[in-house]
Amino acid sequence: MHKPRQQHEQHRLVGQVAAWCLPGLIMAPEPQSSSPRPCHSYYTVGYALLPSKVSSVVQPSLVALAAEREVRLVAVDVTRPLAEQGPFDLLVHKMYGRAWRAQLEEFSAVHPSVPVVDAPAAIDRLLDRATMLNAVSGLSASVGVGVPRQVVVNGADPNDLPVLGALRFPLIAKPLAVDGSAESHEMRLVYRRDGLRGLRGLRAPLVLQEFVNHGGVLYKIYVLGDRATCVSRGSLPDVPQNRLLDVDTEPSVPFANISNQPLPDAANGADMPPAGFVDEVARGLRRALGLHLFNFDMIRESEEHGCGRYFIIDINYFPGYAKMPGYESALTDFFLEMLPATPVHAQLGPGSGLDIEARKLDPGPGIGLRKVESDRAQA
Ligand SMILES: Nc1ncnc2c1ncn2[C@@H]1O[C@H](COP(=O)(O)OP(=O)(O)OP(=O)(O)O)[C@@H](O)[C@H]1O
Ligand SMILES: O=P(O)(O)O[C@H]1[C@H](OP(=O)(O)O)[C@@H](OP(=O)(O)O)[C@@H](O)[C@@H](O)[C@@H]1OP(=O)(O)O
Repeated sequence: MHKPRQQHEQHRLVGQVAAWCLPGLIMAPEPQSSSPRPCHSYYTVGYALLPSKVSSVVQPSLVALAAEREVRLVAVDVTRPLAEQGPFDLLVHKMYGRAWRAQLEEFSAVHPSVPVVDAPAAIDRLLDRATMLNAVSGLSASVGVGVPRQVVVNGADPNDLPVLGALRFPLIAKPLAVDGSAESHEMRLVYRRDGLRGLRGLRAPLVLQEFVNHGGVLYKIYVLGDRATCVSRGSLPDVPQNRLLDVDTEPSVPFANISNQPLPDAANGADMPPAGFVDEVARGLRRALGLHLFNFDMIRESEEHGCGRYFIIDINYFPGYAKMPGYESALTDFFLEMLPATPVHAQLGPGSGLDIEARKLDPGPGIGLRKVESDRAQA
């Protein structure tokens, strides 16, 4: 129902951004630079994002800062063939579905020198809660971080009980698939076995994951290439042992989208994880996943219930970077690091910036999707 309006808004944004470089058109939003640079020195970063992500991340402050540093951000029109748009010096994306993947493959075949961040196959691993945490297992021995025990179940009824194996209550039931839908964030905290009956309302298949008491504090680490920024957030409170035995209380309770809660007052003095540790985990995950743009949620087991181990419970592709302090300069730095030495249109000579046909002749070195995939394989 809302789609036509959203598409209209997206097209309007394309128009606004592109307008900066066209003489005689109103320039909006106004870049903050005191010395406007000539149009030909701009790099173009194409972004393919859902409208909600565009409005949260592609804010005027980001657009203006990037423009000051000669990077213009242009929305990809996903309803039109990608190969007919541009020219782009770099593409970033968070879109779901096969049609989009096919578009990217076709684009990279024609423009192998344009980096695409990130490779779809690498992103796919984060769209399944069973595979998303596999990368952590490779880290745990050296870095000292683990994942809670979990199993995948196809339905949630008492017949599934054998698959629970050695899992200990409380458990969190999470939909296996992460596809950007509201349902993929609907969860249930299950205190005891009879609570499993209440899971039929969730979208199967599910992951049943051990709940780890962690003092109600969650660390969200935003990764942008080689940079990692850790922030703390409120989380689910600890579950006391007597709650698990109290048959007069609900056997399970639903919750959703709680990872953006402010920190509870009691947790305000909570220690942040050491910066060196955060960097090491982020670097290890970035290599293991072959991704540049993601965040991960980490908790620290409460000492009264365990021995203070760190656990990673969730990894998200292209998160809401605007919630990270200083995201505008971090994102712009990242774009500049990923961009090739010369803008594509400058490689083709003056006046060729909008000439799509000419650009198809661009013989640049192969660092598109294949480069990102091969970085991943080497990592
Ligand atoms: N194993 C766990 N132990 C303790 N708390 C957990 C565990 N798993 C999840 N939580 C709590 O539930 C919240 C939501 O879980 P999770 O991050 O897996 O869901 P999500 O919908 O993918 O979140 P996001 O909105 O960050 O994408 C977490 O932020 C945390 O507060
Ligand atoms: O909504 P925001 O922009 O804040 O970003 C959230 C993002 O939503 P969107 O990509 O659909 O917009 C979520 O993605 P899906 O799992 O639903 O695909 C997931 O990555 C959250 O962890 C992000 O919140 P953050 O972790 O940064 O707090």
